[in-house]
This record gives sequence, structure tokens and C-alpha cells, in this order.
Amino acid sequence: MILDDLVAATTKRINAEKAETPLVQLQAQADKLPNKNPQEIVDKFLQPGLHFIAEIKRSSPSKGTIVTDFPYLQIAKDYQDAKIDAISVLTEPDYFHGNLQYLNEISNTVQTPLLRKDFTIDPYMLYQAKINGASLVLLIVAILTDEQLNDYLKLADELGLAALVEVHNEDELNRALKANAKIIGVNNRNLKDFTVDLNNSINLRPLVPEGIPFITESGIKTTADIKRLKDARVNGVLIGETFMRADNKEKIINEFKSV
Ligand SMILES: O=C(O)c1ccccc1NCC(=O)[C@H](O)[C@H](O)COP(=O)(O)O
Repeated sequence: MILDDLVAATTKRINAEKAETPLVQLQAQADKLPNKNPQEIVDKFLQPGLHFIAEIKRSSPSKGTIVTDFPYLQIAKDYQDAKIDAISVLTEPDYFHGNLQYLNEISNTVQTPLLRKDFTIDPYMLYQAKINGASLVLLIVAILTDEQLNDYLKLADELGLAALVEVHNEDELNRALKANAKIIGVNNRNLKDFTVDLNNSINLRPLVPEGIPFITESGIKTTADIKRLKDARVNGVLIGETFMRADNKEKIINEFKSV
């Protein structure tokens, strides 16, 4: 499965990065930075209305190259101008052609909270996220043990990072809730065959308590999709490809917001 390949590539990459910059060095850098308050993001997603996380990504395993022109700083400014609630920045290099440097530069360009979108498999990546300006990190339940999930949630909190805990099914959702995840993301993409089905989120929505923001991710393309998801009472949508392909990002975001 693709997640196995992503985990293998990420493990190799992080081991190489650790050899170059040891964890203690990142910890010392992180210690010097002020902590943000992760609860602020949770509270924001719980406010009435639909919240938007817009993604910056060049490619993906399911779609290959999405855009050839990739002015990531301008895209971040466009998202900020459209008053998006958070920006998801792909930092995975091998399959998404992302880069941690993009996150760093974007954090110096916009004030919008940033999600480090990567395949977190090591605490080292949480320190990297903080140092490079993230407010949120992604924790994918399918690639973590319960112990890792608990440890990374605790560390994220200590570092002042909110965690978007991603699940694909009821079993993973139960693990996320047991670990006291404060934000749940449901991925509509089946990572075995890459099909997307918004019903995945719609079916799981009632299982998440009201005090935990419910974010639906992947495959959201039209105002009709937004209406269905709003009717299902999700708190937020995470949209990548549709926004990346749009020439006028503010226009499509405003159309989606007006549903
Ligand atoms: O998108 C993929 O091909 C993919 C493959 C394996 C793991 C994760 C993958 N996608 C990451 C995402 O979660 C999406 O980038 C995100 O939900 C936005 O989806 P979309 O709006 O469909 O671009």
C-alpha cells in the first residue's frame, strides 16, 4: 500500500536529516521559540459556520503532477487574502514534491496558521514543524501505534502545536478518540485504490462528539459537495487539488464559502 512506501521513504529521509542535525540541536532551537496556544485553533474550528483549510501541493501519488507552475508564496498570499482558516503545506518531498523550506518561507510571508502536512513517524518531525513555523501537525492513525499516537499528541501540546488526527474508518476513529485527539480529520480517499467517497465523512460524522472539530479531507470539488458536507454538519473542509488547479483562488473560495 502507498502508506507503507511513504513511511519507508520518510523514515529514510528523517534518519538522514537526524545524522546532519541532531535532535538536541532542534530541541535547543525550539526551546527559544514562544509557544502558540493550540486550543485557539480548536476553538476557531468549533465556531459556527464551515471552516476552510486550503492546501499547497504540487503533486500527489494519486494525481501525479497537479500544477507545473508553483508560486507557493503567492498561493499562500491568495489563500490569506481569501481569509482561509489554515493553510496545509505539503513538506513530503519524494511523492508530493513538497519541502520543509516551503513551510519556513510561507510562515515568514503570511499570518494564517499553517499545517505541516507530512507523514509524521518520529518526534523529530514535530520539532521541525515548530521551528519552521507550523501551528498544526498531521498525525495519521494508520501509520502510528497507540503508544506513538499518545506520545506525539502529548509532545505536540508541549510544543504549542495543534494536531489534526487523521482517520479513514471507524476503527481508526475509535483509536483517535481514545487517545484524546482534539481535532479529527476524516480522509475520504481510499489509500488502497485512491477512490474518493464523501460518504466516508458523512457516515463517520455522528460518531465524533460535538466538542471535537470534525474536518473532512480529500476529493472536495464542487459547491454541491460543500452543501452535502455542510448538511452533514462537518466543522471544516480540507481542499487541495481543486484550489491548486483554480486560476482565481479567491473566486472559488468565495463561491464555496457562500454555500
Ligand atoms: O492524495 C494522494 O494521492 C495521497 C496518497 C497517499 C496519502 C495521502 C494522499 N493525500 C494527502 C491528502 O490528504 C490530500 O492531499 C488532502 O486531503 C487534499 O485532498 P484533495 O483535495 O483531494 O487534493
